Amino acid sequence: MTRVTLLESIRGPEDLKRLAPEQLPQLAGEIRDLLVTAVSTSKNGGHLGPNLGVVELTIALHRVFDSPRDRILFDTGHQAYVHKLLTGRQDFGTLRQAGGLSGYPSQAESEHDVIENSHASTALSYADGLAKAYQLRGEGDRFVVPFIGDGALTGGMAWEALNNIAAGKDRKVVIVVNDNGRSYSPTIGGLASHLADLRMTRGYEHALDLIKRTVPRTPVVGPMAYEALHGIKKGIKDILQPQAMFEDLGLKYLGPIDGHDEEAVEHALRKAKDFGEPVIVHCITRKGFGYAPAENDEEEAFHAPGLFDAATGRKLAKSSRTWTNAFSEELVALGAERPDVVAITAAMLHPTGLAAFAEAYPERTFDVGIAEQHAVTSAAGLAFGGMHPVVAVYATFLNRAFDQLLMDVALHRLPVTVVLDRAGVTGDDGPSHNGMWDMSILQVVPGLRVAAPRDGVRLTELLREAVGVADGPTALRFPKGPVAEEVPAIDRVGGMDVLVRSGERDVLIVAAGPMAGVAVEAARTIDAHGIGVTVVDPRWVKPLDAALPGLAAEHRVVAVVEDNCRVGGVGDAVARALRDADVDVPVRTFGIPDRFLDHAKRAQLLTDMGLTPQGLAREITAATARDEVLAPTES
Ligand SMILES: Cc1ncc(C[n+]2csc(CCOP(=O)(O)OP(=O)(O)O)c2C)c(N)n1
Ligand SMILES: CC(=O)[C@@H](O)[C@H](O)COP(=O)(O)O
Ligand SMILES: [Mg+2]
Repeated sequence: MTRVTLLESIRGPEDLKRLAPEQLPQLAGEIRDLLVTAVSTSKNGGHLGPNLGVVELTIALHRVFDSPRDRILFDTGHQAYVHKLLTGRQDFGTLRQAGGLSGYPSQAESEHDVIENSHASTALSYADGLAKAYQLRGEGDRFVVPFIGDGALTGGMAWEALNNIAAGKDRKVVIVVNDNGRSYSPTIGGLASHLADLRMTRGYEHALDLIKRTVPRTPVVGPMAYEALHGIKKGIKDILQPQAMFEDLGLKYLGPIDGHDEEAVEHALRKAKDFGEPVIVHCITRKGFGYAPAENDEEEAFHAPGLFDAATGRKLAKSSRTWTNAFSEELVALGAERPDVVAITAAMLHPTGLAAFAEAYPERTFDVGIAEQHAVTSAAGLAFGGMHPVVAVYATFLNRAFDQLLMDVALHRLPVTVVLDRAGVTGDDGPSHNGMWDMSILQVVPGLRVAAPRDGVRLTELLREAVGVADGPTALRFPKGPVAEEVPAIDRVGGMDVLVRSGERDVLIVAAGPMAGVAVEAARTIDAHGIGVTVVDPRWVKPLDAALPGLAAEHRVVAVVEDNCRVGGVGDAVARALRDADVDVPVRTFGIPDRFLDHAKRAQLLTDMGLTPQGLAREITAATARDEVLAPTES
């Protein structure tokens, strides 16, 4: 009869509440073992460091509050694995697999989950709104508990929300700050150093405890000695008392609390509940706590380690050169030639490939925290000052800085280059991480030029061209994963590379970025069916090349293939260009449907959407054979 572990005995928070305090360390150990095993063996990645760091915190949260009546809101949500384990979801063997557990909160999985968006710095705004709703609905006794990391606190939205939460004195908001001093790398900026000061006052808490233990409650010593000792206590309080930034905001502040001392956290959370008004509980944790390889990983504390050997912590190196590697190398080379080139990251120096540039040019590299809006407008400031900033972000996070790109950069025709990594389908991280909207939203930015390299060679070329543009902004986008093998051109028409030209001019395939390789392969099958096909890579998808309408006019139908939302993307831009040129050739777009994509592998999602050589060939061949214009694929 196999022994049921403590964790297995927990089907929900009620079971957790029944555990005796002395059982909690064992539970924490079982949770950590499961996390290390699950993530180390997950072929779909996963977040280990963040979750190892919040084991005691999450246990205390679910013992003090009554989820789902009280709402626990995870900011970013990558640190919600322990929450899932304690709310009836322990099958972590399916983590981030299609149809399996999401790597983020998911309302479809549990009534205990709320925020599904993996974009940071949102939880406090949700909390402000939710608390107002509870108050209006006469449910003001429900607690709203946003759980936010120190990194997410560097995002501007968090401060907009704090400003509002502080105004709602009679709303039950308990803000849990999980301060591990890191985003991926150590958190930067004034706030980070303030939090570090508060962390330092942990000594203050211990000093106070020491005094409490030594200074008797009743003055059994003479009044003079008693006053003297309390004078010392007051002195320490004044010297070490945390500079009350949060209290100046009008928020009560509790902390800093040792976030790995479950009893202390429970005590603080219960105290916070008693306040009955907005309060911050500042917990100090260590990212990766309890697993030495993660604790000692200076770079990222095993934030998203990928596959690794659990016994040794040795990460299994990524086999192939990625798009990010190609970008990183070329930017360093550019940095040597162009002293005006500077790089900006929003707390993702390594993931966006800027670490090498930072190593070579530390004074020309800026980590602004998880603050994409600030990143783009500070880039505008740098450009006003004569520099050429390269802002490297994941494509999905650029959504947050759209107005800054439109009004702070493009309106002033500033030479800023935005490099969008993880553009297109990313897959494992779920719906809010796919970079599937950039080639749609960027269409409406006047004067912005957008490049989509099809392989590493074109990435190098196009990055140089983009950084060479001095009279306006540029954007360059590429996907997650191994960089595409070179797809050679056989000709050039205008600024477009012709990749295939076979038979009659039946179908013109305009393939954006890595879809060019897909189209070249599909063309072989299409050609084999006796259908004439031309494949072009526009290289710059905005503005489209002036020669495109003329080339299209030579064909019966145009098929546009893009790893972007079909709505408002390159396909729509091509159709508009043909209409404007009075070229009456139908355009069919093959791209991502207008819906959110559940988590699954990138390759699987592309297959499901027909964005593979087989899928594309099948659609085009079938439609053309029926002598119909091509029907769009809706899946
Ligand atoms: C708007 C946005 N930018 C970047 C990211 C990428 N990202 C995911 S987690 C993370 C670090 C979060 O740090 P913190 O809030 O301190 O949480 P921790 O991982 O330390 O628990 C970042 C930058 C994101 N999710 N959202
Ligand atoms: C939670 C978050 O936003 C990041 O940690 C993201 O999961 C990283 O994605 P990659 O693994 O593609 O770098
Ligand atoms: Mg952190």
